[in-house]
Amino acid sequence: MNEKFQTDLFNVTSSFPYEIPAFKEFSGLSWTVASVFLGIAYLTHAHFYHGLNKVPGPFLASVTSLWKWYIVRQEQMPFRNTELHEKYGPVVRIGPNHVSASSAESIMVVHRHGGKSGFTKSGIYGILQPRYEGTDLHNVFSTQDATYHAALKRTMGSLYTTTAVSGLEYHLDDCTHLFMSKMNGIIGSGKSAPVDMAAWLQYYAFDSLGAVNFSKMLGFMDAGKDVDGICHLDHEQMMYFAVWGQITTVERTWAGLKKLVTGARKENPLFNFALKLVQDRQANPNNETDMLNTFLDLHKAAPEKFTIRDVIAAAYINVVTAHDVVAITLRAVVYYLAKNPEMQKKLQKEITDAVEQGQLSNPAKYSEITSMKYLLAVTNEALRIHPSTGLILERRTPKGGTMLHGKFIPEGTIIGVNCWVVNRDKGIFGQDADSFRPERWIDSNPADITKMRTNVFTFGAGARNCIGKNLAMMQLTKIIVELYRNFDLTLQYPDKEWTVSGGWLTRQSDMEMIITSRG
Ligand code: HEM
Repeated sequence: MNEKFQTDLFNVTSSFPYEIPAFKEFSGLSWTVASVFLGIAYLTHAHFYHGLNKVPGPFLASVTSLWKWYIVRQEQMPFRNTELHEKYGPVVRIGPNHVSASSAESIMVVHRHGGKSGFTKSGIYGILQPRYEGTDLHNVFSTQDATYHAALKRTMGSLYTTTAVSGLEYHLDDCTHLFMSKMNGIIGSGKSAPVDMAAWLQYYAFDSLGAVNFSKMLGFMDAGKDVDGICHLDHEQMMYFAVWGQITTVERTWAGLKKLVTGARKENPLFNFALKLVQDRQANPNNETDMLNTFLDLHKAAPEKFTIRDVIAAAYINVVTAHDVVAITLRAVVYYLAKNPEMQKKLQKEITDAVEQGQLSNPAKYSEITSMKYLLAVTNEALRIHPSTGLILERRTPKGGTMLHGKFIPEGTIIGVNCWVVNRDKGIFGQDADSFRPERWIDSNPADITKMRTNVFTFGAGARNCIGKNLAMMQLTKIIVELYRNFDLTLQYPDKEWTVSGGWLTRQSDMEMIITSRG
């Protein structure tokens, strides 16, 4: 090393940062010119020379992740993402290294066969990973490690089959019973009353997940309110996940700095909530039939294969991934049936006919309702038109990259399909894909129905699809039958549109309703 330079270098600490000799000559103007030059060089490289330069999309998105950070912060991503695909086609660049893909081919390449070809979940999922006893608590939902995920799914998969979840059905009957009596309580001695249905469906979803997982309703319906502000805290956490997940490097740096300065670790209220339920059970074991006991049984049978950390993680993820999405789907059902009263009547007729023919117990058994065509069509259509996630389900392209719609997507690109966009694809769901029309699931020709079933993306697809789908379908359809057997539901302000939040979750609000007893 040159002696003069060496001396200058060692002198740096005493005069840092303003008097580094090599930089002393730089005037303010020179710094400005250098910065502008570097800025232009970066923008040119990001937009024109990056491996994604052939993928169309907004200019700003191609040069900075702040574009999508801003859109998600405005809770507008599902809608903006749809417009972008209408403008640019099935593959759109939504970040310097991010691609939104939307088509049957995209589902197949990235998600259905993606696991086998080496696509893995991206870093965004790490934000939802809580810390437990000093380390990240990996779990089936958020892990980016395909081998660990496959092993977990082999161990846990049998707990989520239709047969396995049918053993939990009686918990749902208890919850439905409580929900109905609360609705009757709200109606009181009259025939009808206004009800905050958006909130009540969330209480039902939360309590029913508490019941199937922990044999314990969590007190939401009982109190008729958000117990300990959990729903609110969870909403904040999911928005944090959605917004800061758009700039994961900044999030990681910020969380790291915060920990360094304050010593505080990332708080996760829903995790603390689930952890306490698991610890209570460990302290007071019981023989209830619920998911937690089946997780504990798995642990007892093979403690190394399914550790106590896996038990805690599974219980946490069952609540965190599920309560909101169930509530969102139920809200979609009641909103669209209120907007389309003739469809509500059609569903009620199917229920009444089944009752008259002695085919429906009270409360209805799941085995009795799986053949109710219109009920299933309404549920599938609500799941299609209002999927509960509004961002792309992010995956990282494998070594060697991939071809999609004739475009090369380099390795390491973050790519995924957004349920909200693909579920409205006219090529898959027909020209009226933007309308709520349950009949499409019954009267379309069989080939089209198969195409719709294969590509409706609400539960994801492939190795990382929703493990809780069977439980979710039982939860949804059982309460829908009882709701419409007992009540008519109308919108208090029929001309008013609801508000949909477009973050990771597509939560709805502003849906004041009138509930009327049919008795
Ligand atoms: C309407 C109801 C539901 C919807 C729409 C839904 C949707 C989804 C979606 C889209 C994914 C994939 C996420 C991704 O790729 O990032 C997923 C995964 C998952 N869901 Fe659900 N879900 C529902 C209900 C449930 C229920 C009731 C449970 C369990 C109690 C559950 C547990 C899980 C788990 C554990 C995963 C991760 C699976 C894996 O990666 O192997 N979900 N869900």
